[in-house]
Amino acid sequence: MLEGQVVKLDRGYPLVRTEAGDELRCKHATALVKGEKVRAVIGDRVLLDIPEAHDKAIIAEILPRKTEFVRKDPTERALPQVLAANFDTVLIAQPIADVNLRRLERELVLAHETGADVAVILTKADLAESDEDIERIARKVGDLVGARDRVLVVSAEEPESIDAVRDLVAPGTTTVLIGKSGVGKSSLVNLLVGCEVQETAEVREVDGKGRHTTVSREMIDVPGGGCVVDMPGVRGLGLWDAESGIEAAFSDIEELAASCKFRDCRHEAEPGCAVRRAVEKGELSQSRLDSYHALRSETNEIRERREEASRIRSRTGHPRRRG
Ligand SMILES: Nc1nc2c(ncn2[C@@H]2O[C@H](COP(=O)(O)OP(=O)(O)OP(=O)(O)O)[C@@H](O)[C@H]2O)c(=O)[nH]1
Ligand SMILES: [Zn+2]
Repeated sequence: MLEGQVVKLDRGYPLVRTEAGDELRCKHATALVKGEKVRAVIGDRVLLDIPEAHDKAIIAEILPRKTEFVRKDPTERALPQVLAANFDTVLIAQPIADVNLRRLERELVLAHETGADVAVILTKADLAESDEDIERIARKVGDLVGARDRVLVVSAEEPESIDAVRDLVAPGTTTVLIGKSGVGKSSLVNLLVGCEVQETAEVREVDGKGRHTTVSREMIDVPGGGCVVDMPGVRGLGLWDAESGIEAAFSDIEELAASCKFRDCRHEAEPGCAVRRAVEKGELSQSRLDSYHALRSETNEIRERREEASRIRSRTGHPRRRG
C-alpha cells in the first residue's frame, strides 16, 4: 500500500499526493464509508490501494490525525464535521476596519481546540481610518487574545506587511487560514505565494458582502516556506468539543477562576466568585464573561445531545462498533 496526503478537495474526487510526488485522484473504499460517514479531509494522511483495473486509487485507511479542525455539522443535530487535518498553525483573519470581537472569540476557541499554534491576522490595514486607529484596534485585539497568540496587521497594498505572516508559515509546516468570506484570505495566500493562485472576489458594492469565490480546498506551497490551506465557506462555526479551546481562549477567566471560593464555581451567583468580582471592579468586561458563558453552554449542550444519542443507540440495541 502507498501512503499519501490529501492535497486538494474540490467537487471531484480527493487528490492525493504520494510520497513519490505523484498526484492521484482517489475514491474511498466502501468499507471505510459504510455506516459512519467517514471521509478524508484536506491534510489527511491516507493509505492507498492501487487496483489494476481502475482509473482511480482507493483510500483504504485514514491514518490517525495529529490535529483536526472540528465544528458542529451545520446540517445535523449532533454530528461533528472535520474541515482539515494535520496542520501546525491556525491563522484567523478579520478585517481591521470591521473587527467582530464576538466572532473572534469563537474563532479562537475553535482554533485552540485543535491544539495547533494560533495567530490573528488583521487584514486590509489600508482601509483603516488612521495609524492611531490601527494601533488602537490591534491593542484591543491583543488584549482579547492574550499574550500567547500573535496579532499581525497586513495590507495587500503593502506587500512587506506580509513578511511577518510568512515567518509563521515555516518550512515543513502546514497553516490553515480561517475567516469569513471576503476578509482577504485568498489575497493573503496570493501575496504569500507571490502570484495569483487563488481567485479573489471584488466585494459587491451594494451590500458589501464578499461573493463566494473559493470553492476548493487545496494545500498550497509557499516558496521558501511551508504549506497554506485557505478554508473557504466556513459559514457556521458551531462548537463541537470545545472544553480545552475555551480554557485556552479564555485563559484570563480561567486564571481568575482559580481564586473562586468553590472549585466548581460557574461564576453565576455563587458567593466568593473571583470572576464576578473582577467584573465588578472593572477588570473584566461583562460582555466577555457573557461570551464565555454562552460558548460554555453551547458546548455543554452539544455534549448532552451526544450522550443522549448514544443512550438511545444502546437502548435500541443498535450494533455497537467493536474496537
Ligand atoms: N483595500 C483592500 N482590499 C483588500 C485587501 N485584501 C483583500 N482585499 C479585497 O477584498 C476582497 C475579498 O478578498 P478575498 O481575498 O477574495 O477574500 P477571501 O477571504 O479569500 O474570500 P473567500 O474566498 O470568499 O473566502 C477582494 O476584492 C480583495 O481585492 C487589502 O489589504 N486592502
Ligand atoms: Zn466563580
